[in-house]
Amino acid sequence: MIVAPDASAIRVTKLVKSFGPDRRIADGLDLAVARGEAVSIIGANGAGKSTLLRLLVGLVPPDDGEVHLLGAPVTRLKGRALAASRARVGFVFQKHNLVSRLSALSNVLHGVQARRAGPRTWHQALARREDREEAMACLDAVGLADLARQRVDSLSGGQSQRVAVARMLMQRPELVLADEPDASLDPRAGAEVMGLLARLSREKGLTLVFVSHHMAHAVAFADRVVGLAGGRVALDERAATSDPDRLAAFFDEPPPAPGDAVSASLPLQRIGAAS
Ligand SMILES: Nc1ncnc2c1ncn2[C@@H]1O[C@H](COP(=O)(O)OP(=O)(O)OP(=O)(O)O)[C@@H](O)[C@H]1O
Repeated sequence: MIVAPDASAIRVTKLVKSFGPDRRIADGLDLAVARGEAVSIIGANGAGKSTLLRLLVGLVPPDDGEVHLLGAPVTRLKGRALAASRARVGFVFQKHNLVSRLSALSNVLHGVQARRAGPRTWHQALARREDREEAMACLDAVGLADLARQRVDSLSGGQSQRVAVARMLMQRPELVLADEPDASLDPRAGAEVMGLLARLSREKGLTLVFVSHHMAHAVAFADRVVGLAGGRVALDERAATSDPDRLAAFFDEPPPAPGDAVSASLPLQRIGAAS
């Protein structure tokens, strides 16, 4: 998929990353994500999905290649410039990383730190009124306004993950990276959280890139499904024409050799590795 530079939220070019000689995670990986697009990333365990998310925001340096994030050349940024670029990105992880003894509201107020540093600005009693109101609106957006003052250690897993989504919204990100936000939840709560993330991202015009092992989620909550194998994008298809059962077969497919052409005989629409 070719995306004009000004239209891309993410542009990864010939990315290379190894953890030691036997562990090549990215091997000339190219990927472009348009602004406002929702993309699911699938792949076998250890394929490098989480590492790709970390490479995107400069938490892991590549060995070679380039990453542009919202127009900024992440791989060439350092210090404050890198932090400023990262501040435009909201994260949701499998583990919600909330402060358990604090209320849902205080946890959401933490999100303001991504764009405005200051001592204890996040504490609900000390926070600015407009921040408290915004945090309440974020909690309302995830359906938890009624539980704002409840300690998060008294909430269910699904409710806690929704607080984490509200905290991410409080950052006012332009791009959302979610690493298996549905993994530690029961099927219903997992689907609810994914649905919420997808709906809110769409409503707010955010770009969403999420990793999931649930093929039904990868299809239902994305515009596009991208599969990683062999350190490259080995599958790239519209979610509307994807099928979860067919996608599951992707994990059993051997990684494509560089230069592989699209083959009609394959059960999945693989894309050529050397493009
Ligand atoms: N900092 C690191 N140092 C060394 N090896 C690492 C590091 N981070 C990740 N790896 C290795 O890189 C490989 C890819 O890991 P990664 O977590 O990105 O895969 P994944 O596709 O997200 O896997 P899963 O689906 O199991 O979460 C794994 O073999 C992992 O052990």
